[in-house]
Amino acid sequence: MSKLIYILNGPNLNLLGNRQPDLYGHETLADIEAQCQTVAASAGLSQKMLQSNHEGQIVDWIHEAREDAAGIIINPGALTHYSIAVLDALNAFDGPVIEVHVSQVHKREPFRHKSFVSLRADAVMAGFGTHGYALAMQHVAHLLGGK
Ligand SMILES: O=C1C[C@@](O)(C(=O)O)C[C@@H](O)[C@@H]1O
Repeated sequence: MSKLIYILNGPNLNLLGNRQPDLYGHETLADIEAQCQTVAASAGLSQKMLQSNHEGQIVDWIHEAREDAAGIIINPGALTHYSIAVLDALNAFDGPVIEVHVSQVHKREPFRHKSFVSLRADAVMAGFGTHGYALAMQHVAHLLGGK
């Protein structure tokens, strides 16, 4: 059976494609899911794309990932900058974790420069636009020793 990768998205990322397109572009989560699917399939991986506006739901999905996922790609949205609960959940997950931000957070407000999730992430993508997710999938495949 192919290894499963969770692609988790936090608050407001359901609005990708409509929300502040100057910062976040015009592509939707469905577009991103399709791009990641192409990369995952060519690496022999499968994926599960999820989005929630609720911190507890993200924590629950990370717990689920402990049971059935080999890796996690996560854009925690604003939770990045304050959620110790998300960090703690990721610390309880054993596989590779890649943190993704569509925008270049380090060029933005100072409160976006701090990431709790980065304390756990094996790699961080920021400023690659929505393409960052597919690049993250490529890197997960590499870390898992795929094609
Ligand atoms: O919601 C988001 C999106 C974001 O994670 C990004 O993808 O660039 C950056 C965060 O600071 C912000 O709160």
